[in-house]
Amino acid sequence: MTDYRPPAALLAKAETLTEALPYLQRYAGKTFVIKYGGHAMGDAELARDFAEDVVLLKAVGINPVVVHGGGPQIGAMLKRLGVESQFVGGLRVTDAATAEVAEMVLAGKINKEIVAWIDAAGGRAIGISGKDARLVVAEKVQRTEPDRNSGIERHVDLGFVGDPVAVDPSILTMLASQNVIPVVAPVALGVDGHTYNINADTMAGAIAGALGAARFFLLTDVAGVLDKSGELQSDLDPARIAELTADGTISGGMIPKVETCVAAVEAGVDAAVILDGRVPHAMLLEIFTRQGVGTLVRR
Ligand SMILES: Nc1ncnc2c1ncn2[C@@H]1O[C@H](COP(=O)(O)OP(=O)(O)O)[C@@H](O)[C@H]1O
Ligand SMILES: CC(=O)N[C@@H](CCC(=O)OP(=O)(O)O)C(=O)O
Repeated sequence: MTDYRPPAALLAKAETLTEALPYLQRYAGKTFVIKYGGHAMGDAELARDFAEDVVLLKAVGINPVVVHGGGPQIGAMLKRLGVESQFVGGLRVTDAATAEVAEMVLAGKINKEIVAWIDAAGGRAIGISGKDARLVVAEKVQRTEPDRNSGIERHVDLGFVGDPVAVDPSILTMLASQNVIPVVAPVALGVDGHTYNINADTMAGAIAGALGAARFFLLTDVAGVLDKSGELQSDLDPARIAELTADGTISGGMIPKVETCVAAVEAGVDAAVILDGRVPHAMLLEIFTRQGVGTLVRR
């Protein structure tokens, strides 16, 4: 028998791995949908960490599907082109020119950047949009907003902003079975043949629901859902979310995020988690350790 005892720091690494064991066993073979927000794409180092996490999930037998945003990047490109952009309830009002720019930035630039990061981390990725293999078919979003003076709900025309009305996830399962990580841009064809810009949270939630994902992660630039005093809400159900939205605690870009979490868990996703993408390896910490981070949404 040897009396060699590894240094504490080395033993701690072994403990980290054994702490992960029950999660590795629980999640092998399951599908995780990961929404990677434009704000979470921060710097190159964070992007590298994110890609490593995704490749690690694949390596341990989980099937990650990445759905990305790019709101700030679309905004920057529109600014360069001198095009004004407006948001209603967290959605970008999208005329034909804006839809064209959104598709170029999302499906052209950002999609392939993420593919390249995954490649650099040793994974194989294929970038597609909702248009490919009819993954998603969209319909024009119908929205109402209270009129500023009378308070009466009025229809607002958001242009080419789509809601996913049909999702055929077979292309995603096919890619996953070939050891490929799908990376999806939130653009789709409408039933009318037009190109629609879809909020990336909404797109990701629809895909998570159609795949019956075990987990749905939304990586953003806040710790999770915060209450009025800035406290992180670590556990929320649809009823509490409705209260926080009605009293204005949840606003702007957080609205489509929580709406999509509720829709996903109601469609059969086990749990949705809103996470801080600015934290290095936020996903690994959430999945493989006992302490969750972020806001967990369950039914
Ligand atoms: N209750 C809330 N808790 C946390 N963030 C909120 C809340 N209400 C509104 N927000 C806003 O939502 C933003 C996240 O949405 P968004 O900017 O669309 O991110 P992403 O680009 O990651 O999709 C936060 O940065 C914050 O400004
Ligand atoms: C209709 C609509 O709002 N589409 C979004 C699509 C990108 C997106 O959602 O990106 P984030 O996740 O980074 O915010 C937009 O044009 O900004």
